[in-house]
Amino acid sequence: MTAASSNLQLWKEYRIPLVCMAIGIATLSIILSNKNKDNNNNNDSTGANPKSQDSNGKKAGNKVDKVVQDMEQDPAIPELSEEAVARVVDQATEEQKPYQHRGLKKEEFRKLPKVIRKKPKKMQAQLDAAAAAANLAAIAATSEKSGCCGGKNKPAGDTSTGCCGGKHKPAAEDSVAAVNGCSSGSGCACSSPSSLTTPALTKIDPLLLPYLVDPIKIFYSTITGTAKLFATQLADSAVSHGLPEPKVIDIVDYDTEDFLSESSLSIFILSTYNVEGPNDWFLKWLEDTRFDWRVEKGALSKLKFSVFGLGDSAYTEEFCNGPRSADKWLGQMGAQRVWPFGEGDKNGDQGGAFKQWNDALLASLLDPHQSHVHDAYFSSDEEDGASASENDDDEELDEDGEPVTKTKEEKLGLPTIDRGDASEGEMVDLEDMGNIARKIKQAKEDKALDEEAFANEKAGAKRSVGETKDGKAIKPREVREMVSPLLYKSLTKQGYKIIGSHSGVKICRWTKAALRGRGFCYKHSFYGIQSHLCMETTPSLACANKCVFCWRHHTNPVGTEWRWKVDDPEFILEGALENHYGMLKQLKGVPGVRADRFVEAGEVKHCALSLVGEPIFYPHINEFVRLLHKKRISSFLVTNAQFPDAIASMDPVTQLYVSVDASTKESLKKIDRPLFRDFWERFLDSLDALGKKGQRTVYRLTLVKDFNTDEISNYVELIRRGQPDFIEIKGVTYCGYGGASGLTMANVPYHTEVVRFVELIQEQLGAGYEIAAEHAHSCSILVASTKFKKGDTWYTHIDYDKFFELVESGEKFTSLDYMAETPSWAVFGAPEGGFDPDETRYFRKTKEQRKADRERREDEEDQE
Ligand SMILES: Cc1cc2nc3c(=O)[nH]c(=O)nc-3n(C[C@H](O)[C@H](O)[C@H](O)COP(=O)(O)O)c2cc1C
Ligand code: SF4
Repeated sequence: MTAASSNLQLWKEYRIPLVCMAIGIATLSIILSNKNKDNNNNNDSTGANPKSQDSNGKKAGNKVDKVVQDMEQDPAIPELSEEAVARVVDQATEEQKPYQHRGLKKEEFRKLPKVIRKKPKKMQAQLDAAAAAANLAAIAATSEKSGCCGGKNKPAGDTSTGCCGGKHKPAAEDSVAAVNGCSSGSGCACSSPSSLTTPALTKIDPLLLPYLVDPIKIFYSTITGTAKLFATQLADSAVSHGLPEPKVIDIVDYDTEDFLSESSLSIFILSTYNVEGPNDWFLKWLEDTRFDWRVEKGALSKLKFSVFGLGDSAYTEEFCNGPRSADKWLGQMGAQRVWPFGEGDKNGDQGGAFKQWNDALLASLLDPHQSHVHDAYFSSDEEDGASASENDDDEELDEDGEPVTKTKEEKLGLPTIDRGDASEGEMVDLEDMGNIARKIKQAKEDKALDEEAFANEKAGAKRSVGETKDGKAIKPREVREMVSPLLYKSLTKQGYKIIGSHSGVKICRWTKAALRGRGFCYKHSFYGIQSHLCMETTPSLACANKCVFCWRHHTNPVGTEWRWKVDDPEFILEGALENHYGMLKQLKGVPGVRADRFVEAGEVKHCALSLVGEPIFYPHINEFVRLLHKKRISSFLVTNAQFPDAIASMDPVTQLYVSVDASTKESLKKIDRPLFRDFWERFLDSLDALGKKGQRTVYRLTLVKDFNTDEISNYVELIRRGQPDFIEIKGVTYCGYGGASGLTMANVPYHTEVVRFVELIQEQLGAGYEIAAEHAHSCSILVASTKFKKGDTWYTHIDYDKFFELVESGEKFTSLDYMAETPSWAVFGAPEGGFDPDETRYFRKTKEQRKADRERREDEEDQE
């Protein structure tokens, strides 16, 4: 054990309030200074610090005496000058604001756990004392390292330990002298007061403060010893990361009631037993307390925790069930999860899984950019006991299955007013009224200009651009930012993170589901994408359509040409990744998040350019996609088929989509409500452009019952025209439309209706296309060109590494060059319905479905 850690250990054992500590240190200063005087006749120090004399010994308790005695007897503790001691005492007693005192910036201070922030007085005393102790240790360590002579003069000429024997070094040797522990040119480091600047007072890493005050506790439960071994390994690695030594405790030795007042970070390493075992008492207590109505909600809110379960997957359903319940109940009682639940399988690499979890946990604790506890995910129990984040069945989902924020009007089934940038259904502040008026005026001007541009285009060279029909000059427009403050407010309220002036990123529901092991989106079944590795973003929040099923409530800006400021592609990508990772970090404490998935999610592998708006609208879309590929992030770009030239000039993307929302001019107008007057021509040209691309192309059909489900033969014609590799067909998702769109639940087709529609399309298409895969969970079906079928095996998945190789080669390539085999569970008709059997199926029901189920049950009961 080093001198530093032995001192720290002493401190931990004898920590006492500030007053005692100050007195104790004062006592120590006098004893040590006397000792210095005895030992060093040449000592030129100038007497004891009055502050330390003040408190000399009178109030020192037994514990302090014991510390002093121990320190005197410990040969590892160096002798300290009075000034060093005085400085420690000064530091410990100085009056400062809490956060300044701890060497923290205000924002860092705010990130500290509440226990530190809430009790500044008590904590300050303890922290000051901790700082003093750490200083002693630091000074000891520095002295030891520098080979100093401990206040005794060396015989002249003895430089073996690097000490100068009290004599000044020659100037030329100053730098060497300093390195060797001698003050530069001023004599021996230990005998000169000025030399005390060398062992500067240690600033304790603020992240370690909570653990200095309240060391980590590691609870384990074991029969055959593995959990205990892991607990010790964790304790050792915590120490090696500079944390104070955690307490390792057998769970059977701990009084469970004490958890109610426990405030330390408690790590649980628990083994699973389906027989009587060491966990029983703890789990029973947790369960009883959790469901005891007399126990207040949030009873464990002081506790910070993380659980690692040991089990054996041979026990199938019962694999790690005890530890998992512990994790759930702790969270439900308000304890703050600092790192997701981890598990190690005896049947697999249990040690490896533990090491990974252990390292990630420590890295997270020591990450200065993270608050250890995420207030947003304190498990606030709902009435039924599930935490808020666990109880989200009521959410309505967007087209990607993402929860949708409904406006007040929509919730009440009232029509909404399209106020442009203003968030619909919201009360408008009087102050904002001026903005809205300006916005309306601006929109009118923009519309006039759009019409003008269209007229110009039609008129060809007859009129010059910048001139009206009457030959008047058009006032040049000021270049504006796409996202106005009002729009920003609206989008951020819906969970978007806005990057720069026209891009956005959001975490989709499937990413959250994947982190919790509850399945992936349809792209996993069809193309092998794991949702927790996927980032959903758009470099253009603006679009040229106002689709009826657009779940963004038409708050996004619209336009037929780019007329906003343009942000740099590097800036957008870095911003998107940073915000994506930031949002992921917020999910760390969500109940059920799997540690392995959480770690994997730290590296985005896929990018869905489909969030909102029209990504291909962004003038530097090609550069953006190239940047993605350089980072080996695949690109799935969805366009709404209004910019055929942009499609034609698009560099290879991993998969290029066109939304085919309708198959006739009339219904496209009704559904997409396009801004372009020549929208139909643009749409057809887009399909033609798509047909000429070499890489994977997809039509995305969204079926809206009574709007576009009857147009089978027209769809077939469009498919023949663009010859896409794949056709994704899904039923529209109910998003509480109402208002402008007039859509209701009656417009949402059932899965069977979608299947029937697809079968009809396939029949009419004849040879060349077949139904390949499905994801029944999200009512999605994939029709694929038979080019992707070899014998009876489908190859709709993607070999991503191969794709990047092809892009890097710069050679021409086609969609057939990077295909991969579709797993059997994803193939259409498989009993799994496209749900990965390794995931846990979680049935999410809308209120309507639940009501329908209830009514059906009641009917059945009536019939009985
Ligand atoms: C009698 C017995 C019962 C077990 N029951 C389960 C179980 O229900 N679920 C499970 O996942 N693992 C079960 N296991 C596996 C243990 O949890 C696993 O081997 C663990 O690594 C043991 O940890 P330990 O060495 O700390 O006791 C059982 C093991 C034994 C010996
Ligand atoms: S593709 Fe990506 S963004 Fe879209 S639903 Fe799947 S995981 Fe979410």
